[in-house]
Amino acid sequence: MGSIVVEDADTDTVYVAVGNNAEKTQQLLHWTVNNFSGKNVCLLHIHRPHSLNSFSCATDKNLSGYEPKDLPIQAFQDQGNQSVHELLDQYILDLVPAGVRACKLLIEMDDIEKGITEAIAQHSIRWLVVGAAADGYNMGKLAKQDSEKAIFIREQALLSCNIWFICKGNLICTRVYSKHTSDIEGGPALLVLNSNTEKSTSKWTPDALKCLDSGDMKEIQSISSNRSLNTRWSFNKVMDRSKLADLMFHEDEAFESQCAQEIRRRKEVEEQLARSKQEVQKMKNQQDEILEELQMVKDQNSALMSQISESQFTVTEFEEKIISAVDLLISFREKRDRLRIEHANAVREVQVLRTFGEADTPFSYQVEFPAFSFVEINEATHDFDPSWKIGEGRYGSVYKGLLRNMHVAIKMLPSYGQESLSKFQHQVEILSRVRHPNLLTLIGSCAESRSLVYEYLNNGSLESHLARKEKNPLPWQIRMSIATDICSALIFIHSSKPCIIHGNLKPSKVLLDANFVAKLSDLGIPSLVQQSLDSADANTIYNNPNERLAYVDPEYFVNGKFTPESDVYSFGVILLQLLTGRPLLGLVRNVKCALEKENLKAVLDFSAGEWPLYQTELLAYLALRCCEKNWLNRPDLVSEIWSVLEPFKAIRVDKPYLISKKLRRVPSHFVCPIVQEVMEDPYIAADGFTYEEEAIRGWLNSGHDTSPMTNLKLDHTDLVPNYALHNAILEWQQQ
Ligand SMILES: Nc1ncnc2c1ncn2[C@@H]1O[C@H](COP(=O)(O)OP(=O)(O)OP(=O)(O)O)[C@@H](O)[C@H]1O
Repeated sequence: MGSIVVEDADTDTVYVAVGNNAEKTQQLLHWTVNNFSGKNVCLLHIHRPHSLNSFSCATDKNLSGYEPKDLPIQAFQDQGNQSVHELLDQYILDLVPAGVRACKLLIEMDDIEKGITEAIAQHSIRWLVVGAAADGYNMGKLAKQDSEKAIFIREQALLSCNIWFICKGNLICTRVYSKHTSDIEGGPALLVLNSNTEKSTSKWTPDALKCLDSGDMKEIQSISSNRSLNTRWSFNKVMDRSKLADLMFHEDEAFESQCAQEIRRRKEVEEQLARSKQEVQKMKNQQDEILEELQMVKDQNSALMSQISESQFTVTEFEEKIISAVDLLISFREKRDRLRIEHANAVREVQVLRTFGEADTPFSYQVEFPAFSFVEINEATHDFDPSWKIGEGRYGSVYKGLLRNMHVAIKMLPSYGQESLSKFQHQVEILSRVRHPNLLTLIGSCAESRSLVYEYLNNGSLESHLARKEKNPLPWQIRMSIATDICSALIFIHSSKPCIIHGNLKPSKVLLDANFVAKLSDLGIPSLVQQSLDSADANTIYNNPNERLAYVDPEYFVNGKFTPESDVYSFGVILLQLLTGRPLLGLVRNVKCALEKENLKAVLDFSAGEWPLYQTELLAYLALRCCEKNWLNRPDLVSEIWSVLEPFKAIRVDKPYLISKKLRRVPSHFVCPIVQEVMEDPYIAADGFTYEEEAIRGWLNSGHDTSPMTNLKLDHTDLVPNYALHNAILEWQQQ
C-alpha cells in the first residue's frame, strides 16, 4: 500500500470513504455534511490500480516478464490515476458551495477494505463515514451479502476509530469507541438504529447512544448539535458525475481494448522480431561459413605464393647456374680451340723436324711457309662468295676466310703470266720473312690462285675509323699509339736488309686489331704486281687524286721511284690526319697556318679529347716537316720522330682507363668464328660452336655438311638459338 496524495489531514477531520459511483458518493457526502457540520472532510479513496487488474486479466504468460514501468502499462496507470484525481477533485468542488473544507486521501491498493483499515491505522483516523448496504428486513443491520467490505471494516479497523455506515443517505449502523465496553468486553460498542427512527430521519438519536458513556455522549451530541441544518447541499452535478463515472467506465474499456490491441501488436512485433532474429542468425551462420571458406582460400593463396616465390628463387638459381655453366663452356671451348691450334702447330713442327731428320736437308722456306691449294682457298672463301668479300683495291679483292681453323684475310692478286710465277714465289718468300708486331702477318700463299693469306684483323682500318669519327671517335691516346705503331713498323722495314719500302702507305693500309694495335698491310705488294699493273696503277692514281695523291711522295712523280722518305711523307700526312681529323685537301697548308699563328688548337680534332698541347705541337711541326716536298728536308724516323712519339706509347700502356669504354676489347666468344664480328643472333650448331645465324645458315645452305671450325662432318644441320650468349652480348653492349 502507498499513499499517493495526502493533503491537509488533521484530527478534526471526518474521513469519508468514497468510491467511483458518483451517486452513492453524493449520498455519503450529503449525510456527512448534514451530520458533521463544522468538521473538515477528507475524501478517502482506495484506488485499485485497475490497469494492473486489467492487465493481469488480459496478459498471457509471454508478457509476464514485463515490468509495470513499461511504457503502455505506465501510461495506462497514469491515465487511471489522473481520472481518479479528477473524480475526487470534482467531489471536493461539489463540497465548496456548502462551505466545507475538503481534502482527499488517495491510497492505492487492490483490496479496498484492507486499504481502509490500514488507512485508519496509519492516519489515526477517528471519524469515518463508510457506504454500506442494509439488510433488506432490518435497516439497522448490515446486509451480509452486499456489505462484505463494511463488515470487514467494522471488525478489523482500529477501535479508536468511530465509523458510521450509510446506506442510500441513511445511517444504518455505527461503531463508536467506548472505554467501558472496551475495558469490559474488549471490543467496540455497536449502535444500531431502529428502522423507524432511520426511516424518519437520517440523523442520530439520543436513544441510539444509550450504551455510550457520558464523555462519548457529549462528543456525539456536540457533533449533532453543531450540525448545520441550514447547510445547503447542492447535488446539481450528480447526473454529471454519473456520466463521468460512465465515461470512466468507457475509458477503462477503451484502455483495456487499447492495451489488448497493444499486446497483440507487441506479440506480432515480437514474432516478427523472432523471425528476423532467426534470419539474422541464419545469415550469421552463412557469413561464418563464407569467412571460413575465405580463410581457407587465403591460406591456400599464401601457400601458393610461397611456393611461387620458392620456385622463382629456384628458377633464378638455375638461371645463374646455366649462365655460369655457359660461361664455363665458352671458356672451355676457347681453351679447346687454342689447344687444337697448338696441337696442329705442334704436329706441323714435328712433321717439319721429321722431314729434316729424314732428308737431312737444310731448313727451307717451302717447308716452313704454308702453301695453300686453290681448293682450300676456294673453300675458305665459300667459292669466293661476295658476302665474304671485305674489300677491293687496286691490287685485287680481299676475302674473309676460315682456313685450317684460322681466321684469315685472303688477298687475290690479279692474274699473271707463267713467267711471273717464280718471281711471285720469290717475293712471297722474302715478304714472309719480314715479321714485326706492327706488320700484318703473311700466313701463307696460294701460287695457283695467286693469292696471299694474311692474319685477319677484326677492328677495321684506320681509314674506316677516321671516316666515322662522329661515331665513337678515336681518343687522342689511341691515335698517338697508332702513330707510334706505324712509325715502329716503318723503322723496322726501312732498316731490314735489303731495305723494304711500303710505297703505298695510307690509312686503309693501317689495320687495327681488337686492342687497337696498328699493323701495316700490303707490304711489298707493289713489287709483286709492278710490271703488270704499271700503267693501270698510274691511271688509278691520276683518276683519284683526292684519295690517292695526297699520300704519295711528290718526288715519286719526278723520279718514278719510291724511297724510304716516300713512306715518311705518307706518314706525315697520316699524322696530320690523326691530329686534325680534317679532309686531305689543303690539310698541310691549314696546319702550317695555325702553327704560324701559334694557334694549333684551331685545327686540332677535340673529338679525340684534350690533347697534351706541348707534345702535340711538336708532333704537328714534325708532321709538316714529313710533308716537305724535298725529301732532304724530311725528319729522320728514328732520331727525330720516334723520340717524340715513344712517350705516347707509355701513355697507352700505363693508362688504359683513358681509352673509351666502347673501344675496349671484345670478348672472343662474342665474335662469330665465320664473319669475325660481334654476333647479333648467335646460334649453336651441331658441332657445339656458336655462330652468327646468317653466317652459319649461309655456310649450310651452300652445301656444307661439315663444321666450319673442326671440318668434321656435322651430325645434323639443326640450329639452336644461344639465348644466354645473346643476353651476355646485349649486356656487354649496354655497359
Ligand atoms: N688482313 C686483313 N684483315 C682485315 N681486313 C683487311 C685485311 N686486309 C685487308 N682488309 C680490308 O680490305 C680492305 C681492302 O684492302 P686493299 O688493300 O685491297 O685495298 P685498299 O687499301 O682499299 O686500296 P688499294 O689497295 O687499292 O690501295 C681494307 O681497307 C681493309 O678494310
